[in-house]
Amino acid sequence: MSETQPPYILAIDQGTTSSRAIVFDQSGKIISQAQAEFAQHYPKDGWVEHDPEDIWRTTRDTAREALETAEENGGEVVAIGLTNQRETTILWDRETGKALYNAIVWQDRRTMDVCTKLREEGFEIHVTARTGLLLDPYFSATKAAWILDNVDGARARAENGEIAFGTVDSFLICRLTGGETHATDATNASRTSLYNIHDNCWDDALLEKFRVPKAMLPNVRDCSDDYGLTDPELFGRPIPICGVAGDQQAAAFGQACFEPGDIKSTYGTGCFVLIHTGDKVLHSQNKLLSTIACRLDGKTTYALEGSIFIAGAAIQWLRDELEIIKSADETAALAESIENNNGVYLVPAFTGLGAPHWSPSARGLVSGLTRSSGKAELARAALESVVYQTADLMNAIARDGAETKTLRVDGGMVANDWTMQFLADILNLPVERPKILETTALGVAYLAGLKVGIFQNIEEIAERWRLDARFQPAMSAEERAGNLSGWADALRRALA
Ligand SMILES: Nc1ncnc2c1ncn2[C@@H]1O[C@H](COP(=O)(O)OP(=O)(O)O)[C@@H](O)[C@H]1O
Ligand SMILES: O=P(O)(O)OC[C@H](O)CO
Repeated sequence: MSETQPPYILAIDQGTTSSRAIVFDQSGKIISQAQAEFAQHYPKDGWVEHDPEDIWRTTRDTAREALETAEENGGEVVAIGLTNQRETTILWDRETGKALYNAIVWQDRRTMDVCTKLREEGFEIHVTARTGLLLDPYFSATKAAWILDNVDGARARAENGEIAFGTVDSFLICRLTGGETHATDATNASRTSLYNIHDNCWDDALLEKFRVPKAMLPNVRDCSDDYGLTDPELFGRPIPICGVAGDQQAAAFGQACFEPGDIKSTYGTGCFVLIHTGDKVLHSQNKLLSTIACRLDGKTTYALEGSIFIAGAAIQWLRDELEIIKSADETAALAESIENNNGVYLVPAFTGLGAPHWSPSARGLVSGLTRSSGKAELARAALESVVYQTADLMNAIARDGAETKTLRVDGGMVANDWTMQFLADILNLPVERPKILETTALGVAYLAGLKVGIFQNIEEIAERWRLDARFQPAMSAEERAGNLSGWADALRRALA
């Protein structure tokens, strides 16, 4: 670290629809940022893929751009944190670094039948006991097995140690370090369905049942740890990668959810609610997931998670498929332009439904259309659907016995004031939006900064959290009940 230049941290946030790089200074202030969207591929109904080279190219280019812009201001990037869309699965050739097949994205449902069969054999109980997860195509294990079974020669080569498996973090760490490091962190490992979250190790019984060879797996490290140095050719010098976490866990860290009961909800492509449960694994009775929140200095903390597959993606659908808006920002004014939803509901089960329903075969629907329904109703229904899905999760959390006093929110969608007010109204709970909405990137910058001594401890990080806006519930109980009952009707139909 130079004596004169202020130390910066580069946070790489590889998300479902875009790759982002943000440089923070030691006070947590954003110095520079770059972002690039990339193509989504839908080869069949329920399939979602990314080209790993798109993931790599956008990550590398945005990281370079943010780093160069930041350093023009005089500081020096001394550490890199990496956070990522979770569960998305890539298999690559250890020798060439080339992927065997496209990345199979977390939203992809192609392994639904495998999951159903394993459930019928009574295997789900073992999966849940060891991993905290459910048997669903969402998680990595069945996706990895699918690639091994569908790419010629892949299984034999994997058993022979020639093939590497990874979630997006592992793939990028490998590329960033010029092939030197094949590692993941405990939070990403906990989303594969192959990792025992009690014993903190890959689970042999699960590997055997899911038919995933152990020789493919990455080494699992702490979230604040040594992941190697970047290839000097990438950024002109080697820089240590020393913070890694799945994006939802990173967001919880950035929101300073460190104590049991602390809760956050992130609204990006999907929506993910995490409630911290301390050093205990709590098993939900209401189909929430138990997952690793963080691992620091070998000490694991846990969370309960509710995962919604489509949140901001419903807004992208209005923009890209229906083409009724040009930009996501237009939706707030459209929603506000009508007094109520006029009975129109959207259930965005485009890739099935996640928590608390876990129905991979459910499909989306719009109900209550009349001749006067127009784009205002559709935009409002899309925004409302995100809120109702959160309400279903919060009910499940309450039934599991957790008491919630406020909800901290983040992610691209929370810039939408109308939606945040509607969220507070429907949940009947204050909703708090922090000043820095990029809490995912901030969280992993904190993790990297802890490792290099820029931040000393989590207490210091908790003190840095700043409120931007608090949305107080203002809707009458009657109106809330009316809205929720309309949603329940629409949901029943989508599930049927
Ligand atoms: N003002 C807005 N109103 C509603 N949705 C928005 C708004 N701005 C962004 N979004 C949605 O938020 C998502 C982007 O959030 P982001 O946190 O960047 O997602 P991800 O990390 O999943 O790529 C997009 O799906 C977009 O449609
Ligand atoms: O890319 P995001 O931000 O929608 O997050 C994706 C999640 O990590 C999937 O579990």
